Amino acid sequence: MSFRTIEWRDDKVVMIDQTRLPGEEVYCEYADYKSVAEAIRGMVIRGAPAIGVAAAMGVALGAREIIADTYESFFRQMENVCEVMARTRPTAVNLFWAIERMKRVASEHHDRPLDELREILKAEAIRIEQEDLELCKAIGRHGSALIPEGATVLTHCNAGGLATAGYGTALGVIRAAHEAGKKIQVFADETRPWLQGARLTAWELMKDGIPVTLISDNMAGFFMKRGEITCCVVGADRIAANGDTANKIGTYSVAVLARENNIPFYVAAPTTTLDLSLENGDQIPIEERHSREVTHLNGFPVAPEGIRVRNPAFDVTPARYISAIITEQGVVSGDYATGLRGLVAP
Ligand SMILES: CSC[C@@H](O)[C@@H](O)C(=O)COP(=O)(O)O
Repeated sequence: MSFRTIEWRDDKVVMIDQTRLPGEEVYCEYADYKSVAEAIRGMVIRGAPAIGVAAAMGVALGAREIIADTYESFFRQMENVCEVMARTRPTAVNLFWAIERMKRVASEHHDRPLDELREILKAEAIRIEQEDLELCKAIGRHGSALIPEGATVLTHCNAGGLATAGYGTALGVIRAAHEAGKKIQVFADETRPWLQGARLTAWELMKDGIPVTLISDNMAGFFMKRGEITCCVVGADRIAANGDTANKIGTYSVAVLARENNIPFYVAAPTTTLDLSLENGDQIPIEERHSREVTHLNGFPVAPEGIRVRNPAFDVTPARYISAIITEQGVVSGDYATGLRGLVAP
Protein backbone atom coordinates (compact mmCIF):
# COMPACT_ATOMS: atom_id res chain seq x y z
CA MET A 1 0.00 0.00 0.00
CA SER A 2 1.30 3.40 -0.93
CA PHE A 3 -0.03 5.37 2.04
CA ARG A 4 0.27 5.18 5.80
CA THR A 5 -2.95 5.55 7.84
CA ILE A 6 -1.35 6.23 11.21
CA GLU A 7 2.09 5.96 12.74
CA TRP A 8 4.14 7.01 15.74
CA ARG A 9 6.98 9.20 14.48
CA ASP A 10 9.43 11.27 16.57
CA ASP A 11 7.08 11.12 19.56
CA LYS A 12 4.18 12.45 17.57
CA VAL A 13 1.19 10.68 16.06
CA VAL A 14 1.03 11.14 12.30
CA MET A 15 -2.22 10.46 10.43
CA ILE A 16 -3.38 10.83 6.86
CA ASP A 17 -6.21 13.39 6.99
CA GLN A 18 -9.24 11.44 5.75
CA THR A 19 -11.42 14.54 5.68
CA ARG A 20 -9.32 15.86 2.79
CA LEU A 21 -9.20 12.73 0.64
CA PRO A 22 -9.40 12.15 -2.26
CA GLY A 23 -8.51 15.73 -3.21
CA GLU A 24 -5.38 16.07 -1.11
CA GLU A 25 -3.08 13.51 0.52
CA VAL A 26 -2.07 15.42 3.63
CA TYR A 27 -0.43 13.98 6.75
CA CYS A 28 -1.14 15.72 10.07
CA GLU A 29 1.05 15.53 13.18
CA TYR A 30 -0.40 15.40 16.69
CA ALA A 31 1.73 16.09 19.74
CA ASP A 32 -0.94 15.92 22.48
CA TYR A 33 -3.72 13.53 23.43
CA LYS A 34 -6.52 16.09 23.26
CA SER A 35 -5.83 16.82 19.61
CA VAL A 36 -5.78 13.07 18.86
CA ALA A 37 -9.21 12.83 20.51
CA GLU A 38 -10.38 15.74 18.35
CA ALA A 39 -9.02 14.00 15.22
CA ILE A 40 -11.04 10.88 16.05
CA ARG A 41 -14.20 12.89 16.69
CA GLY A 42 -13.69 14.96 13.54
CA MET A 43 -13.08 11.88 11.32
CA VAL A 44 -9.49 12.76 10.41
CA ILE A 45 -9.07 9.12 11.33
CA ARG A 46 -12.03 6.74 11.27
CA GLY A 47 -12.84 3.06 10.88
CA ALA A 48 -13.02 0.80 13.95
CA PRO A 49 -9.50 -0.68 14.05
CA ALA A 50 -7.85 2.63 13.04
CA ILE A 51 -9.55 4.57 15.82
CA GLY A 52 -8.46 1.83 18.23
CA VAL A 53 -4.85 2.42 17.19
CA ALA A 54 -5.33 6.20 17.41
CA ALA A 55 -6.81 5.90 20.92
CA ALA A 56 -3.86 3.75 22.07
CA MET A 57 -1.37 6.26 20.64
CA GLY A 58 -3.38 9.09 22.19
CA VAL A 59 -3.12 7.42 25.60
CA ALA A 60 0.63 6.96 25.08
CA LEU A 61 0.96 10.67 24.21
CA GLY A 62 -1.14 11.57 27.25
CA ALA A 63 1.18 9.55 29.50
CA ARG A 64 4.08 11.71 28.26
CA GLU A 65 2.18 14.93 28.92
CA ILE A 66 1.34 14.11 32.53
CA ILE A 67 3.35 15.95 35.15
CA ALA A 68 3.21 13.96 38.39
CA ASP A 69 5.24 13.65 41.58
CA THR A 70 3.54 10.49 42.73
CA TYR A 71 2.23 7.32 41.14
CA GLU A 72 -1.17 8.08 42.55
CA SER A 73 -1.27 11.40 40.75
CA PHE A 74 0.04 9.82 37.51
CA PHE A 75 -2.63 7.11 37.49
CA ARG A 76 -5.36 9.59 38.40
CA GLN A 77 -4.39 11.74 35.41
CA MET A 78 -4.12 8.64 33.20
CA GLU A 79 -7.75 7.87 34.05
CA ASN A 80 -8.67 11.30 32.77
CA VAL A 81 -6.68 10.83 29.53
CA CYS A 82 -8.48 7.51 28.94
CA GLU A 83 -11.83 9.14 29.68
CA VAL A 84 -11.20 11.86 27.07
CA MET A 85 -10.32 9.18 24.48
CA ALA A 86 -13.37 7.08 25.37
CA ARG A 87 -15.73 10.02 24.89
CA THR A 88 -14.80 10.49 21.21
CA ARG A 89 -17.02 7.95 19.41
CA PRO A 90 -19.34 5.41 21.05
CA THR A 91 -19.98 2.60 18.55
CA ALA A 92 -16.67 1.01 17.47
CA VAL A 93 -15.66 -1.28 20.31
CA ASN A 94 -12.02 -1.32 19.15
CA LEU A 95 -11.65 2.12 20.71
CA PHE A 96 -12.61 0.82 24.17
CA TRP A 97 -10.68 -2.42 23.67
CA ALA A 98 -7.50 -0.44 22.93
CA ILE A 99 -7.98 1.90 25.91
CA GLU A 100 -8.53 -1.10 28.22
CA ARG A 101 -5.40 -2.79 26.88
CA MET A 102 -3.35 0.36 27.54
CA LYS A 103 -4.77 0.60 31.07
CA ARG A 104 -3.97 -3.05 31.72
CA VAL A 105 -0.37 -2.63 30.57
CA ALA A 106 0.01 0.49 32.73
CA SER A 107 -1.24 -1.31 35.82
CA GLU A 108 0.90 -4.40 35.11
CA HIS A 109 3.97 -2.11 35.16
CA HIS A 110 2.87 0.20 37.98
CA ASP A 111 6.11 -0.44 39.89
CA ARG A 112 8.37 0.90 37.13
CA PRO A 113 9.88 4.41 37.10
CA LEU A 114 7.45 6.78 35.37
CA ASP A 115 9.74 7.47 32.41
CA GLU A 116 10.09 3.75 31.82
CA LEU A 117 6.33 3.32 32.09
CA ARG A 118 5.81 6.03 29.46
CA GLU A 119 8.15 4.12 27.10
CA ILE A 120 6.29 0.87 27.80
CA LEU A 121 2.98 2.54 26.87
CA LYS A 122 4.44 3.98 23.68
CA ALA A 123 5.76 0.52 22.73
CA GLU A 124 2.36 -1.01 23.44
CA ALA A 125 0.56 1.49 21.21
CA ILE A 126 3.01 0.77 18.38
CA ARG A 127 2.48 -2.96 18.99
CA ILE A 128 -1.31 -2.54 18.68
CA GLU A 129 -0.76 -0.84 15.32
CA GLN A 130 1.59 -3.56 14.06
CA GLU A 131 -0.68 -6.35 15.29
CA ASP A 132 -3.68 -4.81 13.54
CA LEU A 133 -1.85 -4.96 10.23
CA GLU A 134 -1.14 -8.65 10.83
CA LEU A 135 -4.78 -9.30 11.83
CA CYS A 136 -5.97 -7.72 8.58
CA LYS A 137 -3.61 -9.83 6.50
CA ALA A 138 -4.83 -12.98 8.24
CA ILE A 139 -8.46 -11.92 7.62
CA GLY A 140 -7.50 -11.53 3.96
CA ARG A 141 -5.98 -15.03 3.83
CA HIS A 142 -9.10 -16.63 5.36
CA GLY A 143 -11.58 -14.57 3.38
CA SER A 144 -10.09 -14.70 -0.09
CA ALA A 145 -11.17 -18.35 -0.44
CA LEU A 146 -14.79 -17.14 -0.30
CA ILE A 147 -14.37 -14.85 -3.32
CA PRO A 148 -14.90 -16.72 -6.59
CA GLU A 149 -12.80 -16.11 -9.71
CA GLY A 150 -14.40 -13.36 -11.78
CA ALA A 151 -16.50 -12.08 -8.85
CA THR A 152 -18.05 -8.64 -8.58
CA VAL A 153 -17.89 -7.78 -4.88
CA LEU A 154 -20.09 -5.07 -3.41
CA THR A 155 -18.78 -3.23 -0.38
CA HIS A 156 -20.22 -0.47 1.76
CA CYS A 157 -18.34 2.36 3.49
CA ASN A 158 -14.58 1.99 3.79
CA ALA A 159 -13.22 -1.04 5.60
CA GLY A 160 -9.85 -0.71 3.95
CA GLY A 161 -6.29 0.28 4.73
CA LEU A 162 -7.59 3.69 5.72
CA ALA A 163 -9.90 2.18 8.35
CA THR A 164 -7.18 0.00 9.88
CA ALA A 165 -3.43 0.06 10.45
CA GLY A 166 -3.24 -0.97 6.78
CA TYR A 167 -4.53 -3.58 4.29
CA GLY A 168 -8.10 -3.49 5.60
CA THR A 169 -10.72 -5.99 6.70
CA ALA A 170 -13.37 -6.14 3.94
CA LEU A 171 -10.86 -4.63 1.54
CA GLY A 172 -8.23 -6.98 3.01
CA VAL A 173 -10.33 -9.90 1.76
CA ILE A 174 -10.62 -8.19 -1.63
CA ARG A 175 -6.88 -7.34 -1.72
CA ALA A 176 -5.94 -10.92 -0.86
CA ALA A 177 -8.20 -12.34 -3.59
CA HIS A 178 -6.71 -9.85 -6.08
CA GLU A 179 -3.15 -10.71 -4.97
CA ALA A 180 -3.99 -14.41 -5.41
CA GLY A 181 -4.50 -13.60 -9.09
CA LYS A 182 -8.31 -13.73 -9.14
CA LYS A 183 -9.86 -11.41 -11.69
CA ILE A 184 -12.31 -9.62 -9.48
CA GLN A 185 -13.89 -6.20 -9.44
CA VAL A 186 -15.46 -4.12 -6.70
CA PHE A 187 -18.68 -2.12 -6.63
CA ALA A 188 -18.32 0.58 -3.98
CA ASP A 189 -21.44 2.14 -2.45
CA GLU A 190 -20.86 5.88 -2.14
CA THR A 191 -22.04 5.68 1.52
CA ARG A 192 -24.04 8.79 2.34
CA PRO A 193 -23.78 11.00 4.24
CA TRP A 194 -20.04 10.99 4.75
CA LEU A 195 -19.15 9.38 1.41
CA GLN A 196 -16.52 6.95 2.74
CA GLY A 197 -17.16 4.73 -0.31
CA ALA A 198 -16.80 7.48 -2.90
CA ARG A 199 -13.99 9.37 -1.23
CA LEU A 200 -11.96 6.63 0.47
CA THR A 201 -12.72 3.14 -0.88
CA ALA A 202 -12.61 4.35 -4.49
CA TRP A 203 -9.38 6.24 -3.77
CA GLU A 204 -7.47 3.40 -2.11
CA LEU A 205 -8.59 0.69 -4.54
CA MET A 206 -7.72 2.84 -7.57
CA LYS A 207 -4.34 3.59 -6.01
CA ASP A 208 -3.70 -0.16 -5.72
CA GLY A 209 -4.93 -0.95 -9.24
CA ILE A 210 -7.95 -3.00 -8.09
CA PRO A 211 -10.85 -2.49 -10.53
CA VAL A 212 -13.57 -0.48 -8.79
CA THR A 213 -16.87 1.01 -9.90
CA LEU A 214 -18.63 3.65 -7.84
CA ILE A 215 -22.41 3.47 -7.38
CA SER A 216 -24.73 5.55 -5.23
CA ASP A 217 -26.27 3.73 -2.26
CA ASN A 218 -29.70 3.42 -3.83
CA MET A 219 -28.31 1.50 -6.82
CA ALA A 220 -27.22 -1.63 -4.93
CA GLY A 221 -30.59 -3.37 -5.32
CA PHE A 222 -30.71 -2.59 -9.04
CA PHE A 223 -27.39 -4.34 -9.68
CA MET A 224 -28.18 -7.26 -7.37
CA LYS A 225 -31.50 -7.92 -9.09
CA ARG A 226 -29.79 -7.91 -12.49
CA GLY A 227 -27.37 -10.60 -11.29
CA GLU A 228 -24.35 -8.31 -11.48
CA ILE A 229 -23.20 -8.76 -7.87
CA THR A 230 -21.55 -12.05 -6.79
CA CYS A 231 -21.23 -11.33 -3.06
CA CYS A 232 -21.05 -8.52 -0.50
CA VAL A 233 -18.19 -7.98 1.96
CA VAL A 234 -18.38 -5.29 4.64
CA GLY A 235 -16.51 -4.41 7.82
CA ALA A 236 -17.84 -4.07 11.36
CA ASP A 237 -17.72 -1.65 14.26
CA ARG A 238 -19.02 -3.98 16.94
CA ILE A 239 -20.19 -7.58 16.83
CA ALA A 240 -22.41 -8.83 19.66
CA ALA A 241 -22.17 -12.36 21.09
CA ASN A 242 -24.99 -13.62 18.84
CA GLY A 243 -23.33 -12.28 15.66
CA ASP A 244 -25.51 -9.17 15.24
CA THR A 245 -23.19 -6.63 13.64
CA ALA A 246 -23.06 -2.84 13.82
CA ASN A 247 -21.50 -1.23 10.77
CA LYS A 248 -21.89 1.96 8.75
CA ILE A 249 -25.47 3.13 8.28
CA GLY A 250 -26.90 1.45 5.19
CA THR A 251 -25.22 -1.91 5.80
CA TYR A 252 -28.49 -3.41 7.04
CA SER A 253 -30.24 -2.42 3.81
CA VAL A 254 -27.46 -4.04 1.76
CA ALA A 255 -27.78 -7.25 3.81
CA VAL A 256 -31.56 -7.43 3.37
CA LEU A 257 -31.22 -6.82 -0.37
CA ALA A 258 -28.53 -9.49 -0.58
CA ARG A 259 -30.82 -12.03 1.14
CA GLU A 260 -33.71 -11.16 -1.20
CA ASN A 261 -31.42 -11.76 -4.17
CA ASN A 262 -29.70 -14.91 -2.81
CA ILE A 263 -26.30 -13.24 -2.65
CA PRO A 264 -23.80 -14.17 0.10
CA PHE A 265 -23.25 -11.34 2.61
CA TYR A 266 -19.96 -11.51 4.53
CA VAL A 267 -18.68 -9.47 7.47
CA ALA A 268 -14.89 -9.20 7.82
CA ALA A 269 -13.53 -8.09 11.19
CA PRO A 270 -10.73 -8.80 13.66
CA THR A 271 -11.59 -10.31 17.04
CA THR A 272 -10.84 -6.87 18.52
CA THR A 273 -14.25 -5.87 17.09
CA LEU A 274 -16.11 -8.54 19.09
CA ASP A 275 -18.07 -7.44 22.13
CA LEU A 276 -19.11 -10.68 23.76
CA SER A 277 -20.40 -8.76 26.79
CA LEU A 278 -23.42 -7.81 24.69
CA GLU A 279 -25.97 -10.52 24.11
CA ASN A 280 -27.35 -9.01 20.91
CA GLY A 281 -27.17 -6.04 18.59
CA ASP A 282 -29.97 -4.08 20.29
CA GLN A 283 -27.49 -3.32 23.07
CA ILE A 284 -24.91 -1.68 20.78
CA PRO A 285 -24.74 2.11 21.29
CA ILE A 286 -25.37 3.92 18.02
CA GLU A 287 -23.68 7.25 17.41
CA GLU A 288 -25.83 10.10 16.12
CA ARG A 289 -23.81 12.73 14.30
CA HIS A 290 -24.35 16.36 13.41
CA SER A 291 -27.27 17.24 11.11
CA ARG A 292 -24.95 19.26 8.87
CA GLU A 293 -23.50 15.99 7.50
CA VAL A 294 -26.94 15.34 5.98
CA THR A 295 -27.97 18.87 5.02
CA HIS A 296 -24.70 19.86 3.36
CA LEU A 297 -22.42 18.38 0.71
CA ASN A 298 -18.90 19.81 0.64
CA GLY A 299 -20.15 22.84 2.54
CA PHE A 300 -23.09 23.47 0.18
CA PRO A 301 -26.67 23.12 1.44
CA VAL A 302 -28.71 20.35 -0.20
CA ALA A 303 -31.77 20.76 2.03
CA PRO A 304 -33.85 23.71 3.23
CA GLU A 305 -32.49 25.59 6.22
CA GLY A 306 -34.08 24.53 9.50
CA ILE A 307 -35.16 21.06 8.28
CA ARG A 308 -35.40 18.43 11.03
CA VAL A 309 -32.72 15.76 10.49
CA ARG A 310 -31.79 12.36 11.93
CA ASN A 311 -28.24 11.13 11.38
CA PRO A 312 -27.45 7.75 12.95
CA ALA A 313 -23.93 6.81 11.85
CA PHE A 314 -24.40 3.04 12.16
CA ASP A 315 -27.05 0.35 11.92
CA VAL A 316 -27.20 -3.23 13.13
CA THR A 317 -27.49 -6.16 10.76
CA PRO A 318 -29.12 -9.16 12.47
CA ALA A 319 -26.91 -12.26 12.39
CA ARG A 320 -29.48 -14.17 10.33
CA TYR A 321 -28.59 -12.05 7.28
CA ILE A 322 -24.86 -12.74 7.61
CA SER A 323 -23.54 -15.71 5.61
CA ALA A 324 -20.24 -15.75 7.53
CA ILE A 325 -18.01 -13.63 9.74
CA ILE A 326 -14.40 -13.66 8.57
CA THR A 327 -11.89 -13.12 11.40
CA GLU A 328 -8.11 -13.46 11.61
CA GLN A 329 -8.67 -16.79 13.38
CA GLY A 330 -10.92 -18.26 10.72
CA VAL A 331 -14.40 -18.08 9.25
CA VAL A 332 -17.42 -18.43 11.56
CA SER A 333 -20.90 -19.22 10.26
CA GLY A 334 -24.15 -20.80 11.43
CA ASP A 335 -24.18 -20.85 15.22
CA TYR A 336 -22.44 -17.53 15.90
CA ALA A 337 -23.00 -17.65 19.66
CA THR A 338 -20.83 -20.78 19.88
CA GLY A 339 -18.43 -19.94 17.04
CA LEU A 340 -17.58 -16.45 18.28
CA ARG A 341 -17.11 -17.55 21.89
CA GLY A 342 -14.31 -19.84 20.70
CA LEU A 343 -12.28 -16.83 19.45
CA VAL A 344 -10.02 -14.78 21.69
CA ALA A 345 -8.96 -11.17 21.05
CA PRO A 346 -5.24 -10.35 21.50
C1 LIG B 1 -12.41 -1.91 9.06
S1 LIG B 1 -13.45 -0.63 9.39
C2 LIG B 1 -15.05 -1.24 9.74
C3 LIG B 1 -15.99 -0.17 10.08
O1 LIG B 1 -15.42 0.66 11.04
C4 LIG B 1 -16.42 0.64 8.85
O2 LIG B 1 -17.12 -0.19 7.98
C5 LIG B 1 -17.27 1.79 9.29
O3 LIG B 1 -18.45 1.64 9.50
C6 LIG B 1 -16.58 3.05 9.56
O4 LIG B 1 -17.41 4.08 10.00
P1 LIG B 1 -16.77 5.51 10.23
O5 LIG B 1 -17.93 6.36 10.67
O6 LIG B 1 -16.20 5.94 8.92
O7 LIG B 1 -15.73 5.39 11.30
